[in-house]
Amino acid sequence: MGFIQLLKSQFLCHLVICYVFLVSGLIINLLQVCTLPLWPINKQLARRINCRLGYSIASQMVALLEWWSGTECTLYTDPESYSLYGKENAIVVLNHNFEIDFLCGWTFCERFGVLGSSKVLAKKELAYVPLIGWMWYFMEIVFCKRKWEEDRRTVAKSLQNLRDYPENYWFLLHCEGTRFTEKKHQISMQVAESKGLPKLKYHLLPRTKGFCITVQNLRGTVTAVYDSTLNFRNNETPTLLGLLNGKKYHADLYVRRIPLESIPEDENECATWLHKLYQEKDQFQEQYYQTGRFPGTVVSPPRRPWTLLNWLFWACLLLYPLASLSARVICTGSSTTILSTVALCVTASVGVRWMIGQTEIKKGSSYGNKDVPVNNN
Ligand SMILES: CCCCC/C=C\C/C=C\CCCCCCCC(=O)SCCNC(=O)CCNC(=O)[C@H](O)C(C)(C)COP(=O)(O)OP(=O)(O)OC[C@H]1O[C@@H](n2cnc3c(N)ncnc32)[C@H](O)[C@@H]1OP(=O)(O)O
Ligand SMILES: CCCCCCCCCCCCCCCCCC(=O)OC[C@@H](O)COP(=O)(O)O
Repeated sequence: MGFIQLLKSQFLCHLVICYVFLVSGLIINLLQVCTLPLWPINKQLARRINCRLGYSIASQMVALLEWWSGTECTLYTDPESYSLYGKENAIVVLNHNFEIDFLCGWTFCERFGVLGSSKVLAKKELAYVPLIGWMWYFMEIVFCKRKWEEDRRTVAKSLQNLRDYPENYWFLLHCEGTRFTEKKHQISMQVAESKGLPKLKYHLLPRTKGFCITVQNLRGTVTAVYDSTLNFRNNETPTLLGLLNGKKYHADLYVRRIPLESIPEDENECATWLHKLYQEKDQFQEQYYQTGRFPGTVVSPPRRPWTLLNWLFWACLLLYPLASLSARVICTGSSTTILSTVALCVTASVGVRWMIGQTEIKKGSSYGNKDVPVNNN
């Protein structure tokens, strides 16, 4: 292990990165709250400000992937579509197999200039994750309870709000609804069988309602679906803790641009269309496992300096007060002060560990894990 790699694995470095993330995140959340009075006066300005503020939090995590771990992100696509990325509103359909797939998504958003405005149909539980969940509230992220009786109304309403969004955005949909595990795969393939659908090898059966309602509500403002398939080289199983330890991964993403007009308006036809899309995605994954590459041309967009500059800005602002506070605590020699400081650090570390836990598949939800009564008629 080289010196730099050894340095990256040190707890003190992690403490510094997490401190900057936590304190800057809280400051940004506070600034977001301060924009509340602006919403009724100038909604579009409030949205633009929140895009910038959101960028300042999300880009720190992207910096962790791009600059700290040096993870490489390769894009396979056709050059004609490439010129449109970042210049139009799009719905992104992405497989959900990896703990950091959200972060790879963010990285591509960053490279095409839509990180601050990126959207997702996310499970409601994520709205309560400190900093990120709070930030998402102001970025008008669409939350669902994965209970269609409730979601059909609330999701449609949130989607309608996005129709006059002032910046180009990518709306991410993990149609599988949960992350891939062997058990969830087995169960979802029972459902596929009961519906007479072909089995998928690398994906769970997609849930079609969220996709259809999104297409229905965003038609006219979104121009394309980006069918995206992500995988990692050499069977890597990337984790957020791995990134924090400076581990470098190699992500490959295949993106196909599909004009929205080609997606059927009828709900049943739209659902059938999505099932067909997932059968094709499964074939792309098969090709990746056989050949180590996706179809299409490699046209990797380079990483940009902004994520690093944003992190350095916050580090410069926040590390000096931390250093002088630590010096004062040590100089006072008061055991109460030292013990309270240690207790604060431990609480913050536990908090961050809990947040990281939200990304771990082994701590994932039981959604899609329960045996479904199969109707064989
Ligand atoms: C280009 C690079 C990428 C760019 C990235 C861009 C932006 C980045 C932005 C942000 C990054 C941060 C990312 C954070 C990620 C967080 C993601 C999540 O939280 S995923 C979880 C939440 N999202 C979803 O669930 C979306 C998909 N789900 C749906 O669409 C659902 O339909 C629903 C709307 C949520 C409603 O769910 P519900 O369960 O109530 O209804 P369903 O219709 O799904 O269920 C009934 C239906 O399903 C059949 N069924 C039953 N069991 C199964 C099973 N195990 N598998 C499949 N299907 C099953 C059942 O028979 C019913 O079928 P039918 O309708 O035919 O009767
Ligand atoms: C600079 C960086 C500092 C890093 C240290 C702090 C890290 C804190 C990170 C908090 C990240 C919280 C964002 C969570 C996004 C997780 C997205 C995700 O993958 O959710 C899972 C759901 O889709 C499905 O859930 P399951 O049904 O599979 O269960």
